[in-house]
Amino acid sequence: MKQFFVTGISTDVGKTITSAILVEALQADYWKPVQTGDDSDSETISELISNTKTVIHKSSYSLKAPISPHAAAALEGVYIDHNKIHEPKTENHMVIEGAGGVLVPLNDSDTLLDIIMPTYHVVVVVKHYLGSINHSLLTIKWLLLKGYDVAILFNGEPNAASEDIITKITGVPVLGRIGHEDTLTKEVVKKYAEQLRPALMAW
Ligand SMILES: Nc1ncnc2c1ncn2[C@@H]1O[C@H](COP(=O)(O)OP(=O)(O)OP(=O)(O)O)[C@@H](O)[C@H]1O
Ligand SMILES: C[C@H](N)[C@H](N)CCCCCC(=O)O
Ligand SMILES: [Mg+2]
Repeated sequence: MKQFFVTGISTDVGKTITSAILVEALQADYWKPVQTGDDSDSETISELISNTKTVIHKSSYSLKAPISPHAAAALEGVYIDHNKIHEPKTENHMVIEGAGGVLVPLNDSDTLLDIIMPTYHVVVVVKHYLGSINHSLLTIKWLLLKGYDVAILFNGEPNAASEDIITKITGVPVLGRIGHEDTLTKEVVKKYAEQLRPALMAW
């Protein structure tokens, strides 16, 4: 049983669609420890997967405001205690989706990084935009410095200039890529799940 932590170089880069593909590829469980905003990633996952083995676990913290968890929690008078965020038990593989990027704050001192266990396989979703090379190198180099086992998943329109330099400078393996899709459906998720399964099983 392996755990895959899906983070990204920022918010809105494709962590949820990537998580759905990993869940489908591995018939894994899914867990979003900290959810902010109404558009629930867990609901999106349930709409995009087809396998019947997956268990979608309840978030440890679900906050209304679509902003940083530390701020969303403060608005509700909640304190996010990372010591109270415990990975659910399962016999299946587990896909865990972060919130935003790795240094998004949970409170005044802890960030998402504090819930990434050393044994997790960390997938960094990289989507191209002007500024994404810097965000990618900051994210990946920080994770490597902290000793994590990291792989990149490129998402969206290809951009060779960015992708080549990010992989060259970081030396981190590329798990695969997800192209821009007009609509994200169960069938699209299944297509990428088939493509990515061998690399995930070998990791
Ligand atoms: N390859 C793709 N093709 C088309 N649309 C995409 C693709 N990847 C992501 N999107 C769309 O971009 C938006 C952001 O994607 P997603 O919700 O997966 O980001 P996220 O990183 O999970 O964000 P958050 O930090 O809120 O969890 C969504 O509307 C999603 O449908
Ligand atoms: C609301 C959004 N969809 C995510 N759930 C939270 C993103 C927090 C980003 C914080 C930041 O880096 O500025
Ligand atoms: Mg998401």
